[in-house]
Amino acid sequence: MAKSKTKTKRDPRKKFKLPSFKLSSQQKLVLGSFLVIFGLILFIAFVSFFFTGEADQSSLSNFTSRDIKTQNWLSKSGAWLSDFFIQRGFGMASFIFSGLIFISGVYVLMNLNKSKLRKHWFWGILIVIWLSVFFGFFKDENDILGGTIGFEVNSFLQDYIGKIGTSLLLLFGLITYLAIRFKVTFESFTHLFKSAKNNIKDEFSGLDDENIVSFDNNLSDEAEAIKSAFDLSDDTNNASETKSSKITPVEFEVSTKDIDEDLDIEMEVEKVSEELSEKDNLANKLVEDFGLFDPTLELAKYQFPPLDLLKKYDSEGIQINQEELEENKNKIVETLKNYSIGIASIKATIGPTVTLYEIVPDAGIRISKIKNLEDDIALSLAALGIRIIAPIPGKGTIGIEVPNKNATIVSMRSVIASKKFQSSEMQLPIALGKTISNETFVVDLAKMPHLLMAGATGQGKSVGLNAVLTSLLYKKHPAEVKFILVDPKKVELTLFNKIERHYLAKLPDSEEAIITDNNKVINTLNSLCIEMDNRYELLKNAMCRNIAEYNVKFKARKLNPNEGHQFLPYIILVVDEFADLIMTAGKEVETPIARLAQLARAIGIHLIIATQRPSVNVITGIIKANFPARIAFRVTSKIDSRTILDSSGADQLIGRGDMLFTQGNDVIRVQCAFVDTPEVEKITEFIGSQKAYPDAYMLPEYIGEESGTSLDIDISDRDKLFKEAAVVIVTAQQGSASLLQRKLKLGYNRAGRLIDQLEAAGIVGPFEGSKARQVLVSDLTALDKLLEDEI
Ligand SMILES: Nc1ncnc2c1ncn2[C@@H]1O[C@H](COP(=O)(O)OP(=O)(O)OP(=O)(O)O)[C@@H](O)[C@H]1O
Repeated sequence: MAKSKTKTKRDPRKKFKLPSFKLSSQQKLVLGSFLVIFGLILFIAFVSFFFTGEADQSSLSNFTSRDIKTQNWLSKSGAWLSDFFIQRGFGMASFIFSGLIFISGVYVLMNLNKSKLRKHWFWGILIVIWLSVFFGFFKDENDILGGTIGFEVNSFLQDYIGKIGTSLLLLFGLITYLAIRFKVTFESFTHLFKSAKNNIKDEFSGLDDENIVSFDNNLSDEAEAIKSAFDLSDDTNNASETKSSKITPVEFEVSTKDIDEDLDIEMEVEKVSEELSEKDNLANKLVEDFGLFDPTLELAKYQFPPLDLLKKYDSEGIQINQEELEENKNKIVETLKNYSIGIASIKATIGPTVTLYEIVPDAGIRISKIKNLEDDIALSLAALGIRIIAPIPGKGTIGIEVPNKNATIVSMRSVIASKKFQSSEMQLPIALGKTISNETFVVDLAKMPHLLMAGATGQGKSVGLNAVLTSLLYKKHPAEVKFILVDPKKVELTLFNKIERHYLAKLPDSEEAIITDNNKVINTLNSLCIEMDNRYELLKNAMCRNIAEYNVKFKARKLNPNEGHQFLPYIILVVDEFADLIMTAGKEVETPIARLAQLARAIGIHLIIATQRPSVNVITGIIKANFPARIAFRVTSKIDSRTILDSSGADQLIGRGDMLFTQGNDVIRVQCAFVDTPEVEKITEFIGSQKAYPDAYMLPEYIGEESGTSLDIDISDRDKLFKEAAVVIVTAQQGSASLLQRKLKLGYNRAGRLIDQLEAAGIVGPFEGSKARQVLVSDLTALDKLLEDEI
């Protein structure tokens, strides 16, 4: 966590620092191999001791003399070491020491977890002591099994608690060890005993038939599995273990009884031929032959924009101004003191634009009292944009956010380059900026699932939108995401024109991919509704719950493209000035937006709408209800803040990308990442200069209301191609404008008009949303008759 903490008061007690024993890699290699070799030496010396120990006894007293020879395989040192460890030490148990030293070497060499090693040593030493005492118990004189220590401890114990006491103490030691180390319980003992009894019973049940014997073996395998499952539960849960061990024997008895009964009946087992469902098989074969479907293959050489296209700022990185911090702290403490509010502690967290002072008031102070002092604190600090969060959710402190005198720019580059963004596995990750604790703030648009952005003019909305779009361009391939950009201001998003054939989606008849005309917005929104219905149909047929599942299935070649299935990219609709749209088109826009917002989340259509005017007639209840994720830039009044966030706070922001983000409950203050127009231009140029799809992503055609559902079309006003169009439609028995466009080579508008005229003439039925219109005339003869009757 990139948190920079500064204590305003220094702790007078200087902490004593332990010298650190960090070894370099070379030192580790030396120490590790020393320990491994030493462990081996001990082991060899100990083994040799059993053969040569007696012979070497006499030579040990003259250990230093070179003339005296020893027989130990490791000569004098081997004889001495084994005498020291085995004879005078712990006896046989000393082998454990050689093992412990050996594995210590391995741990050092491989840099393994040291706490595990400590555990090995702890238990190892205990076992050494126990074994030594245990062996010593059976010997009346000092013997190499228990060593001197085993013998001495034994005689000490036996003097005080006698032989019986010592043996019971040894048993207690063993039980304690098993209970703690292997989590053995009393029930597992009894259970083990019972299942052993059952196994013996099975063995004596005398099964002759070979087949049945193997059948029974399978069963005992099964029983073994059940047994081990119970053993496992013994380890973890004491409560459940009592239950399970009680049930087990009953289950075993029932199953063996069943088999006993079945033994007399001859059973012929018919071999069942395995049947694979054809679809599965085919899909697997397809994947085997062609691999998983790769949607990015068409633009396989596509290069994601490099980080260098984004600007680096000199003033990046938080600079701590100790004086400013001290000054602000003193002012806060003084102001609160003036209102007789004492402070127990205060802590500062410095963010890019604001510093958060977290205070813990003295016991008994009312929180509302501090909250009411917002204006007084602002006055004493002579600063705008002071926000009091009382209490900070989940922390039990009160936060006072004070703007820094010199705000630091959060560059788009720094957030895009952050590990958090780069390694994010989100479906639609967006790096919005940095939080007050200077952490990169990344959110998933797919989870939001729609985003509402509001703020007064000039506070950073357009930059925010660009940050969202840039994030997605850096992370998503053109095959995976498509944007529909609505820009009534006509200037903000024009730069994205360059990536039309990579990333944009548009209506079939429109020339410009970026929509600036409000009438076209209505058509686009309705077309998006049709796309939504179509996608739901596809998902239903594929039996998938959401787009992610659907795409996984499609990639695994389990969906047939001939049945209309295709890889579905996410579609993101961005509206830059929503207020303008609502003012001019009202309900016509609000209805499809609300419909999309309610239903589109599962099928990968997400909306981002931004507005300058966060009044209730723009952000209506129905829109608010469907946009739980909201961003508020600075607004001018508390009411506006409430309209956006359902709470005040946005009116106390300081502008220039300072924003509040909420996704339902918590409100998080974030400094929006700054991406300038030249940077966006460079990115779009970089993408635009690469190989693209032949056209933008085509949305389904939508015939608008204005193209007339009124049926009083004058016969004399009919298009010259009316008759040909009627013939095409009746022959194909399909009432769609796109069919006319293709067959008669018409523009979209003319084809739309012709369809209206055909409807008026009773040849096709009314508009039915995503479906083609019904053709009401069955054949050409009927059509001729109908047209003759008209004249
Ligand atoms: N995140 C940011 N960091 C630093 N400065 C910013 C940031 N966002 C915006 N600004 C500054 O504020 C100015 C206005 O931002 P922007 O154009 O995004 O405002 P806006 O809300 O879209 O305004 P309008 O609604 O009038 O289009 C920018 O030119 C820039 O100087």
